[in-house]
Amino acid sequence: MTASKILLLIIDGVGDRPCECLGGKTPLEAAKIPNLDELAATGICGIMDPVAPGIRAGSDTSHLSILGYPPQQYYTGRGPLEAAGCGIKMEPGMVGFRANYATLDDAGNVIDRRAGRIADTTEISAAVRDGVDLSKYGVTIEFEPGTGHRAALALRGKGLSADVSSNDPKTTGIPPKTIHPEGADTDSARFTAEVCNEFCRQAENILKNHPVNLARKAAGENPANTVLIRGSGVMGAYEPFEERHGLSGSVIAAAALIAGIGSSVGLKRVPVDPDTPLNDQVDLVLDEFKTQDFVLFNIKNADEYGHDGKAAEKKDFLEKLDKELRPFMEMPSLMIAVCGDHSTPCSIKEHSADPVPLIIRGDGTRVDRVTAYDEISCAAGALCRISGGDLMPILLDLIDKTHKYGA
Ligand SMILES: O=C(O)[C@H](O)COP(=O)(O)O
Ligand SMILES: [Mg+2]
Repeated sequence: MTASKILLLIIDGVGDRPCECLGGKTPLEAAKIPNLDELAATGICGIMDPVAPGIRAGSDTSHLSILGYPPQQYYTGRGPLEAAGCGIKMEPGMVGFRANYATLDDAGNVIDRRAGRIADTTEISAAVRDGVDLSKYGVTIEFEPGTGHRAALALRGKGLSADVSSNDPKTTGIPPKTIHPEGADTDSARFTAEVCNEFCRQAENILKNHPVNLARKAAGENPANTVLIRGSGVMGAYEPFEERHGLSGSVIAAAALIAGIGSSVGLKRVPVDPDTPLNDQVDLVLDEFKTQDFVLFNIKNADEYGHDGKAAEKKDFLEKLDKELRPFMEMPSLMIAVCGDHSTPCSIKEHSADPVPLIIRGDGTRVDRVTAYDEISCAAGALCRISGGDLMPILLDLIDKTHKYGA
């Protein structure tokens, strides 16, 4: 029998490097993950460079690559994808940005790029959206909260350009940067940079004494008193997933960026948020398979623990996730691919180019000798080392959806 449906389970940031606090093991190596190990033992394993060897992929470029849209050809910036994921309709001419709520100290230095991983920014996002006035530039904004400290900004108006830099210093202890033209020093880039700087200035004023932030300070939490924006871009043009691969599909992802990528390539978006229990998310995936051929299921938490340098928590989360995977393993006709979109080693708190471990398991796949799901075990698997762009063709072949090359 051949499987007819594909589950692409992306454990965001799953790959890691040896962690001191785990006795030199990676979180995956240290974790007790019997279900993932069983998938490895009954499937074919390998390692994958999400984009290419040595490339530190972002979640945006890696997901595009894995879904079969080479980022070198399709990527127009993170902003429009994040905006789409936050529910903003990116029309032609609009420029989108990923935004972070962050914390400034009294001297104006960024002390926390994630404002204490603030959980709910609905109220302060409404205050920014309603309070910022860019009418003197003929520009209006859309500004929507994402999950946690994340939000998205989109500018609408004449003469805007995506050729602008970011104010995110990407580190702490220094002030936000001034946004300037980047890529092309045109009138529209200069104009857009000025608009962006004004947006950030006004947003900061609105946030400074906002009751939500006063309450956070009183509770000893980092206030969300500034907005950092990055990833400027206009929405790209994506051939619909179903036309490209011949599969109907859905995306289930609590991270707005991933939901935005999925919906931008034409996958049906099933809303979930970080508080949706994992077993409910699994049920939603199973429901989708009643009508869809393909589900992209992204689980974000491991990546956040990587960014925060919390190796023990990353390991614990992997164990928690593992417990929920049984229903997929028992579903007939399902081709399961498990991988990460990139590695987020706890030791560097950032993405690295280390390849991610990959399992493909379903009826008819070859079975290699790997019996554990981790970075090193999978490297000995029969899939060897592939690129993200190879994954969809391999999966389509395994469910008999490819055509012979040649006569
Ligand atoms: O979690 C995310 O959205 C990104 O992968 C990391 O972004 P941050 O460093 O701005 O939190
Ligand atoms: Mg990621």
